[in-house]
Amino acid sequence: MAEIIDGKAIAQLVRQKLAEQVEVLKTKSIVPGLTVIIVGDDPASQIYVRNKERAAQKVGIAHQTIRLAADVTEASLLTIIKKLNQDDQVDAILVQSPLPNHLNEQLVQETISPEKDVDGFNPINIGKLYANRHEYYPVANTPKGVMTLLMAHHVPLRGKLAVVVGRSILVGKPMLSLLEAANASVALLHRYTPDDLRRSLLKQADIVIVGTGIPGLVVGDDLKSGATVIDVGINRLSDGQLVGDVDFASAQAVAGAITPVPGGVGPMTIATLLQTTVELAAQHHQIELADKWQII
Ligand SMILES: Nc1nc2c(c(=O)[nH]1)N[C@@H](CN(C=O)c1ccc(C(=O)N[C@@H](CCC(=O)O)C(=O)O)cc1)CN2
Repeated sequence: MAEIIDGKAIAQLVRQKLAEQVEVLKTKSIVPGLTVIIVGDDPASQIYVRNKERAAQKVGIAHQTIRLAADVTEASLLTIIKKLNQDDQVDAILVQSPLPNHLNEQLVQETISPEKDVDGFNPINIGKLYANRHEYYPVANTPKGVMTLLMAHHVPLRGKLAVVVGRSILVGKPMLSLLEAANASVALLHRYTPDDLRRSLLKQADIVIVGTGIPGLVVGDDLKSGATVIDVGINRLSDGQLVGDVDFASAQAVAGAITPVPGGVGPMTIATLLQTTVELAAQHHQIELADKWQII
């Protein structure tokens, strides 16, 4: 039976460490500042944004949420972002995704200053990650949080085969770069990967990371015995149940370690957002934080 990778517990450790780092910054009169913009009233996004507010408050980050109507114009949104780019109290800017269809998400992402781009979605930061640049820059928080989970569980990566299912900018693409930078061999699968190739790669994978939004896409029979399985999916079923992209019961019987949903990657996304906010604040004030990348 697989060991459970407890994202809630590891997120708690990350937040404790951050609270200490924020205390140190405050002795230098630096208070990390995070601004979250939410457009419209998507119920799940409202919950995530409220959870971000609470979590930021607990570790001592100065937090503000800007709530905009669903029909806000693109020009107004971009003007707000440009003002925040100029505001010295704001170290980190996040625009909650998804946005209403009339707003160009790519334009929004590239308008956020790369130095305040706490999501790591600005093309400059994506490029730095892809190029594996040896300098500090923000990286998407879900895959960055997955790396913390893997490190916390001492999962070996060098020379191992990692299979990432899903190629989103939020998860799959940055995950590929982070795993490759950690010297894993990485295969990125998507909807056009032929079934037999998908099965063959999954069966050989030492690490499997799934983020597709398709409940139960990966089952125990797909996996190599002892594999580490990270489920990034969050799917609400019609009966209200929250499940991932991996069929937990069958996968748990084969895997060596596995994240649950809920309580796996989700809590790490928010803890890592706070981590990146603190890192950006330190970067803006040219202060070296201890344990910058390897926070645990
Ligand atoms: N600009 C961004 N937008 C979105 C991101 C992001 O990283 N940046 N990620 C997701 C939503 N998200 C944070 O924004 C997020 C999703 C889920 C969780 C979480 O803790 N999930 C819990 C379950 C919660 C529930 O009951 O619904 C879990 O998995 O245990 C945190 C953050 C999309 N948008």
